[in-house]
Amino acid sequence: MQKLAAGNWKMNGLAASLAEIEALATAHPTPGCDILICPPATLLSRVSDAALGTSVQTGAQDCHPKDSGAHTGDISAAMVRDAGGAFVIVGHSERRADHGEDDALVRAKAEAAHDAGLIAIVCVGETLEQREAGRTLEVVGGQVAGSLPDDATAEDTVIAYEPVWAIGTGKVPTTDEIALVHADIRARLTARFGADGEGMRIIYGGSVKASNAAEIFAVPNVDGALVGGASLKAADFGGIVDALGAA
Ligand SMILES: O=C(CO)COP(=O)(O)O
Repeated sequence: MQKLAAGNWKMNGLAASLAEIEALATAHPTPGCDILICPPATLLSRVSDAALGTSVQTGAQDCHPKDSGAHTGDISAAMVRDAGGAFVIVGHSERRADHGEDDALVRAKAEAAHDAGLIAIVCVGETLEQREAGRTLEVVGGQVAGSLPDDATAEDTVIAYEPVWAIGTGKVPTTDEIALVHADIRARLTARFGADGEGMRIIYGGSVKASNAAEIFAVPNVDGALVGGASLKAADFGGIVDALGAA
């Protein structure tokens, strides 16, 4: 399976950040591994232009479920595609928490992404409170069930498991804990989607850095990473890409 090293710049990045794309593309042409940068929407077009003809692909951090219309401040999947994006992240925990997005909305966004020809990266993950209550698999399983369209395929859908408590905290689950959740997601995907479920990439996110990447990528059913803070600088993200290429 083609691995995926995805960078989510979140609300970071100005025109000066374009230099990071050039540095990433020249230093890390890694076959067997897709490299993705999801900049803020303001930069998507320029980042896509800078990445054209390189090993770096681009995507957005969110999209609206509708194609167009009176939705001030939102962008549609068609607009993402038009700006050069090939992927869109949907259901990130920061959007679920800050914008009250539920599984049904996330699923509608994933459907819109597919309709526009984009690959949807559907994010799931438990809070610390849910983990401590022993509810991790139930919560994540429920999000997987509710957030994925019925016709999702291995080609058009990626699952990102991002424990909320590991995001931006420097805290990472043990490799056994990651293995357990990824295996459970895999079992659910295979039960629902058959061969497509076996082929869907499941990537891990939450405080991934060059220094812990190799250990995480050695975990079964970890097919890449969704990286926040460590994706902002090509020097840091390049180390993660290299670790994935070597895994
Ligand atoms: O939320 C994340 C990526 O979407 C993870 O963020 P960090 O890598 O900064 O923990």
